[in-house]
Amino acid sequence: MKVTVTGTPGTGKTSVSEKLEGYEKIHLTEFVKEHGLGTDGEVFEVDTEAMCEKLEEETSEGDYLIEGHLAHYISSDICIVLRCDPDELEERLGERRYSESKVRENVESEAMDLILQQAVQNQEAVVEVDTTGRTVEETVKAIEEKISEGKSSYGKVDWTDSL
Ligand SMILES: Nc1ncnc2c1ncn2[C@@H]1O[C@H](COP(=O)(O)OP(=O)(O)O)[C@@H](O)[C@H]1O
Repeated sequence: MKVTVTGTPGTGKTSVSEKLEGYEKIHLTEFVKEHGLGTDGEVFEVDTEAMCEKLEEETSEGDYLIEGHLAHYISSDICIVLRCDPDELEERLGERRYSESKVRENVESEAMDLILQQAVQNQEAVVEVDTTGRTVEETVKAIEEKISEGKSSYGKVDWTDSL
């Protein structure tokens, strides 16, 4: 079983993945750096094709959870897309050492469902989980329920009012 957990930065991928049990975990940024699959410049650029190939190789057997904002490009049995209301996301990202423009870019991308759209194009089963106003534990529980249902569910979240 291969589960991917994706979402805009700050939606909670790392926090919830730490608490999901029963999987070998792969943190994509670490994986990419470890295997030299990215280039450092003004922005860190990932060779997505090479990343997917390497991961297919390394996760062909066993139960894996792959977490990162590019995780939806890796074929999986189920892809979890974490969502967060743009206002709450802005607060979460405000606590990081991000520039104002980086915060704005991520908040807008969340409001436009960008990652959800990419996930739907690349994955068979996509599940959207709203983290807004929930604790990490509540989110983990919601994800576990969705994984056991094993079918796609998305489209309820609508942040277009904040655009
Ligand atoms: N329901 C929730 N699910 C996940 N994270 C949450 C939730 N509510 C608040 N948070 C907080 O939001 C932040 C998300 O950070 P992180 O897990 O690093 O996100 P990402 O890996 O998506 O960039 C953490 O500080 C986490 O405690």
